Order: sequence, then C-alpha cells, then structure tokens
Amino acid sequence: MKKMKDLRPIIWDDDKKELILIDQRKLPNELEYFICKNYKDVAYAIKDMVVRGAPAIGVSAAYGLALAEIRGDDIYKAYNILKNTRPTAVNLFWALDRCLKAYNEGRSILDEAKKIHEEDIETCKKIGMIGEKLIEDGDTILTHCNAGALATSAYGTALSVIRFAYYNGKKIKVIADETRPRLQGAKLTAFELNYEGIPVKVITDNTAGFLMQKGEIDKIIVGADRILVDGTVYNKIGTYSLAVLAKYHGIPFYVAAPLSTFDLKSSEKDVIIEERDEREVAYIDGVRIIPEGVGCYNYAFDKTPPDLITAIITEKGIIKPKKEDILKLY
Ligand SMILES: CSC[C@@H](O)[C@@H](O)C(=O)COP(=O)(O)O
Repeated sequence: MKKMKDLRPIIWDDDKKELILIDQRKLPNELEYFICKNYKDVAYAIKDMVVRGAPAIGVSAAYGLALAEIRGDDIYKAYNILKNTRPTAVNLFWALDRCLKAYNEGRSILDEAKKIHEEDIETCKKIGMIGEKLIEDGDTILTHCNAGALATSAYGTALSVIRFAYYNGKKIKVIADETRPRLQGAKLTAFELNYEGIPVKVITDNTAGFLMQKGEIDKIIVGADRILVDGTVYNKIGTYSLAVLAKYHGIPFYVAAPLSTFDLKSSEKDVIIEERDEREVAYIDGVRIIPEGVGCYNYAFDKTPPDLITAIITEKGIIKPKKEDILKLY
C-alpha cells in the first residue's frame, strides 16, 4: 500500500496551548493557518467556516472548551457559545457534551479533547478500511461537498473510503460536485485528492444527473452531518437530489459517517437545518450575480430519507439505514 500524505488540518500545540487550524476559507490557493488562542477564536473559526465538516467541528469545539479551561474562562458560557456556532452537525454537540461531562467529573477537558481527536483519526481510518471493499477496480465515484476532506487527519469520512481503495491499488476516478455556494467540493475535496495524486475532476452540481444518465458514475459516496435512528441522513444541501437521481439510475448511494454523527435521541422536528447569509448565494467573488431586491434561499443542509440510501459505512461495519441495524451498533 502506498503512503498517504497527512495534511494535518487540526493541530494542538501543547507548548503554546493553542489550536492551529488550516484556514479552509483560503484554499485551494493559499495554505494558511488560523491560530486559536481562546474559545472565542474557536467559535469564530467554526461559525465563519475556517474549519468545517461534522467531525472536524466537533474536535475543534472540544479544544475550544479546553482553551476555556486553560484560560480560566466560565466553562458554561464557553460551552453555550461554542454550541451555538452551527446548528445541524450533531458531532459538535456530542463532543462538547463529552467535554462538559469530563469537566463535571473533575477530569481534564484538554485530555478529553485530545482523546476525541485521536479517536476520530482511528474511526475514520476504520471507515476507510471497511468501506473500501465496496469499491471495485475501475470505479468512478461521485462525491458531494467536502466528503471528509480537511478532516482531523489524513483520512476523512467518505474520502477515507476513496483513499483506502486508491492506496490498495484500485484504479479509481473521483468526480467532485463543486457544491454551491461555498464550493467545498471544488476547493477542498479536489484540493486534497489532487494533493495526493488521486484522479479527480470537478463538475457543477447540475452536471451530476447528466453524468449518471451517460453511465459514467458507478457509485456515490457522501458524508453526513447527522443521522437519525431511522436512518434519515442530514448532509450538505444537494445530497437529497443526488440520492433521488441515484435511485432513478440504479446507482449505489453510500453514506460514510462515524458513530458520533448518529443522533439517536432526536426526531426530524428537532433538527435545525442551518440557513446561512443569502449573500453567500447572491455574490461570487464579491460581485452580485442576482438583481438587487431579489432574495435567495441559502439552506446549508438537506434531508435524505433512508429508502434512497444503499448502506451506511461506519467504523463498526456497513449497515442498512434501518433502526434495528443502527441500534445494534451500540
Ligand atoms: C465530514 S463529511 C460530512 C459533512 O460534514 C459534509 O458533507 C458537510 O455537509 C459539511 O458541511 P459544511 O457546511 O462545510 O460544514
């Protein structure tokens, strides 16, 4: 197996007690770091999408709460501020709750944050090792959004499956949806795959159906921001359209996600779909592309029902999106 290159998008500096993040807003043109010296810096980094992607914001928030402990800040205030940065990805709440529990039990938040970080790396590695068996030599795989690019380590979620297939010698090609409006597919997925030499091409989001119709897509793999106990998946806006298209064309549609992305307590009515500033849609490179006075929708995520999903790849195995299978993971 060839060796993976590790970009290390999230680094904890134990000497300076700072969190160092690759500034994902600047990619693919500049590889710059954003230094978080306190929890407010981390909250800003999550809200402004310096760091993004479900597991990565969970790990960053955990270090954010550790910074609050280190700097002597009010832990509950920091917890609430970090928790309210983004509403949809459940990993954020999961990681913060784990850290708060550690704090309440008299354990170190920093140790818990480091543990969450290390676990995430191992988890994503397992997702890749397990999921790569679904990929055949010669497959062309469509992804949406960052799919785990710029994750906590070299692995990621959906990208871990792709990486392991590639590093195990399967000749694969990746098609990355550009993912309007923030362009995570074009800027992050394509950047990371290209960095590693994995063949990738970017398409506009509205090209995906045409490629499926032409028979050019063998499999689709996406990540997830939250998975409910019945297998409903919340992921980047556009995921649902892809899943419908995949069903119509008989293309397997896989979701790769760690157990920290499952939310067994909530039902659909509890999930808040983030709506972001409409200027993200209305402007491209600072130029308004929509007539003045016309508004836009800017939902960041959508909901894909379980009947459109072929399987979910987790660190504990590949399961059907069904309550019985999901509960067996715990
Ligand atoms: C880590 S892959 C799963 C998801 O987190 C990803 O697909 C996604 O929707 C990210 O959204 P983002 O708004 O960029 O944080």
